[in-house]
Amino acid sequence: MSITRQVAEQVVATLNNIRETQEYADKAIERTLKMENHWRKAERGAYVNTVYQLLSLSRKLEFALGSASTANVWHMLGTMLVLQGEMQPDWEELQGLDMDAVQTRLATAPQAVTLSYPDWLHDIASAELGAQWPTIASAMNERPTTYIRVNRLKTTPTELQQLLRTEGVESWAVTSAPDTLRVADSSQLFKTKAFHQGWFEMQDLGSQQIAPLLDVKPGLRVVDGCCGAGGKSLHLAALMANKGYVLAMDIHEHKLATLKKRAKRAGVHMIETRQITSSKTVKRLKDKFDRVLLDVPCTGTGVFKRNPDAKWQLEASNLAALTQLQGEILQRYSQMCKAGGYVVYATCSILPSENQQQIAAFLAANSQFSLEQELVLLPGINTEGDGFYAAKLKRND
Ligand SMILES: C[S@@+](CC[C@H](N)C(=O)[O-])C[C@H]1O[C@@H](n2cnc3c(N)ncnc32)[C@H](O)[C@@H]1O
Repeated sequence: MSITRQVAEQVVATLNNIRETQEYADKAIERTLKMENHWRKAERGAYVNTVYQLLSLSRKLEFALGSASTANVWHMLGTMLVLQGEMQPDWEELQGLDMDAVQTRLATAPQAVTLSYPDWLHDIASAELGAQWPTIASAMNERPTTYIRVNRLKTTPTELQQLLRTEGVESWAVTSAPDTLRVADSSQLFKTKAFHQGWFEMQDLGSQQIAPLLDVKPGLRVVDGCCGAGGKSLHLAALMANKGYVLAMDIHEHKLATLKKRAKRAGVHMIETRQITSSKTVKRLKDKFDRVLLDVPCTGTGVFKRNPDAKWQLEASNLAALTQLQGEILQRYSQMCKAGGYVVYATCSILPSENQQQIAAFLAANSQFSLEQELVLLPGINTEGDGFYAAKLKRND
């Protein structure tokens, strides 16, 4: 049995709580882990994975159980375990669970149900991604791998691995990415000395492939136009050996405050933060930068492994509003690029309407830019990490 009866009780309690209060899953999980601080690593891992998997597969499991028992989270859990190839646990709460009926119902389920996605998203993703969609959708129902980025300003992968090992955290090199380590258990990472010394940042494998596309060098002037809490600004600073200038901008002040703390820990002192308060903030910076990174707000359809509850919160109207905003940001913020410089547009979406189609529309309206390189990372197709897209554009005039 992959989970003990005691862990199963907490899984069911957490799911019921999330359903009743609409609380974010990570908050509810954090609270239980604090309460059950006597749990061993294996129990903690099993609890977290099972909650996220249940959330991700909830549509399929509810359909499988039929309308009479959709509220029965014990039955959802039992069904999921059996569908994953385990023996049905002998818990009394599973009495009445009829796996033959489950299999019969699933045999007639539409594809959106067996893949466990909302209809609207399944329809759009099928239309945009064709035959690749079911593979991507299934891969995004799996649990994510944890990756960290080695902060080259402070250490090397080998030195970091050694320090992490002394603190009980095992890590492995990733052949295709020299600054990346894979970590089996992320629960202790933020408590380590290595973290507090700023030797690494938690960052997905795909996300770590965006900053290198900007082809930065020490001394350049770079702007990160939608910096958030600065995952990619910090990476750019490391690639620039802390020399030059990175202006990190976002509309949210609290994200900039987090970035400042992270920069201090990472030993980065060439990032200036600036809140975007009106269109003038960007207009004033016309033609001022060698490199412009636009990691635009998006549906996050590439990171469902990490946020499985997000797929139930997202709505078709969000996609429409986001594609509109992405087009505007690309058009206006790319003006900050000097002639001869590069703009990198990036999303953590798998949908071409937020990616290739945005770039095609931009290039059609801006003949001074040309497409130099594209990165398309699709879970289950060509990456073990999250889904990302990036386009590197050159300003030629
Ligand atoms: C994908 S996230 C950025 C993640 C970040 N680059 C990182 O690597 O951690 C997109 C960011 O765009 C910001 N944003 C939303 N609307 C914006 C706008 N009009 N101008 C600039 N940033 C915006 C959001 O606050 C969010 O932090």
